Amino acid sequence: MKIKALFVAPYATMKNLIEECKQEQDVLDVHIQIGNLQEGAAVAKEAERQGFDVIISRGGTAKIIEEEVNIPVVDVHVSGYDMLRVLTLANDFNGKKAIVGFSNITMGAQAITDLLDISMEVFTIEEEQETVPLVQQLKKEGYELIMGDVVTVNAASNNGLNGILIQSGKEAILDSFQRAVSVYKLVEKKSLESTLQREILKLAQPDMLVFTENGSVVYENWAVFSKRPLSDQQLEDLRLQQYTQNKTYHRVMQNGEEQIKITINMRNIMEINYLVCFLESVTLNERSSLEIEAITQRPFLINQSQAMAECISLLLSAPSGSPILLIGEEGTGKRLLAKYFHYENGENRSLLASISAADLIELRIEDINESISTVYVHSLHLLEGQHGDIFIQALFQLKEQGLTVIASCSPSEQETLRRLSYHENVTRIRMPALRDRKEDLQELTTYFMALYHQQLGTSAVRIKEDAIEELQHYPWPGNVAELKALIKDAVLLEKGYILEKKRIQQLLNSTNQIKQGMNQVLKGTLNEIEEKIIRVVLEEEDFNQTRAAKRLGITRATLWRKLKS
Ligand SMILES: Nc1ncnc2c1ncn2[C@@H]1O[C@H](COP(=O)(O)OP(=O)(O)OP(=O)(O)O)[C@@H](O)[C@H]1O
Repeated sequence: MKIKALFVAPYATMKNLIEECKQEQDVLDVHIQIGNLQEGAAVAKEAERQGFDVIISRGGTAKIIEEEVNIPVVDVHVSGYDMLRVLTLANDFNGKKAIVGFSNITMGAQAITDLLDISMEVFTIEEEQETVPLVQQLKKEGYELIMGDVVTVNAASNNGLNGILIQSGKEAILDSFQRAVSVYKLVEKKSLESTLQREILKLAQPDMLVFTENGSVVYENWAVFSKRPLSDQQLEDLRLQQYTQNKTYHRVMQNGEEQIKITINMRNIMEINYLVCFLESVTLNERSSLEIEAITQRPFLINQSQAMAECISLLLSAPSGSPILLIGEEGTGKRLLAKYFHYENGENRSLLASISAADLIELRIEDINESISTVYVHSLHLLEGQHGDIFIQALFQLKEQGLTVIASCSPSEQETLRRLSYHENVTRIRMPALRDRKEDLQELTTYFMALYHQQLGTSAVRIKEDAIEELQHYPWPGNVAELKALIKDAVLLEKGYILEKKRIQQLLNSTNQIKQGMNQVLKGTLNEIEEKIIRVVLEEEDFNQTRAAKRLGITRATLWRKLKS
């Protein structure tokens, strides 16, 4: 099939020559229309609508067309032959003569007049509007003959001067045909490539989104997701993070109940930075407690006390080849320390996965994909005794995969912990209880007050000295987690700016009452206590077994078994 080309001739006499050249080739199906500047552009736009492949035109007209259409435009060059022809014509004319035009005409003209020692001035214009004033000026200076493009020649004749149009010869037109063919082939190749890429994308069905650094979405494709699963705010949060080219970043965002993993690459294309994001739902096996998160900022960890500072320095110098075991009472900050380590370990581009020990032994290794670099294992106390060996094996298997493995447990834990405690390839770090590092208490308290002031808009911003003393005297069996919860309750109740001793006493008293209530719950055999706890959690979770199992750190099957027995 021939390439459909429209030749927009800026002057009528060009038509015959184009017709002649047309016969000398058989690749292009050339149509011809006459039209100068805007008129030519209108003709070209219509041709684009009709499905023409390429436009050929000359000088200013070609330039305007190029701005108006989205198909290739070829400019007919003014050749040396064209110049020689017009200069030969003008040579016998005795009056003052000048060549006026854009640089595409005047550059060659100057070279020829210099070489052949022809006395003729050459004037270059940059804008079409400069033509008329220049021609009028030249008239005043006594010029009689002006050579140039259609616009120049029209301006000359309107001002009573002679004008000679620099016409394109056969060789220039044939050359433009050749260029039209090559430019069309190139464009065809490129468009084939992009069609292919689009088709491959359709086949691969990625859920993806591309947006520029300033936030405008330039491409999105949804296959598994029915529509964009991120809110404008989430997109903005993604945009505001720091990215470096050629590095892959993993982030996690929440879409209702669903967790979405986002893999981000920054690409610089034609000086613009694009963020290419692939999205994946990570609602894994419903029963698994695996949760993933990105730690993009260093977690705030208070470590005034020597005991806590030692813990951190031990952790940061832990040999990289072995799993880490954080031993500490509940709420001492084991999970927070794991996040801190993940971040400090330079892994802020990848994800941290948390999983209960019971689920770890059932985990398929594919669920730990390349975006995860740290695995935090908790709830060792819920691991059934006979699974101890498999658990330790699973822990080392993760380590062999090159992951950072951090397990956490309380000092009172049984068999598995005992075995891990003596394992020679495990780095053990003992987290101090809050009652053993009271130096941190004041700072923790003010930090939590500031946190809730910011998060919940609570008004208390200072705590009285004697109120702090009250806190110092309490033994904190629930450690930092308990302190955090107490401060939250206190600032929610307090309408003034200061937390007084009275408020703290009131809350500590009610904590003691709850404990007495708990003692009631704890009466009976182990099975009876377990049953009471399961009932309470089930009620709190509206009898949703999946959520209850997750909270209890057991599988749904185990929960079901326990309810039946
Ligand atoms: N040193 C600390 N500085 C600031 N916040 C802390 C610190 N330690 C703990 N916290 C906060 O206290 C809460 C409890 O900490 P975390 O969940 O890390 O404890 P944990 O030992 O993992 O608890 P559990 O054993 O019950 O799972 C969290 O909200 C955590 O951010």
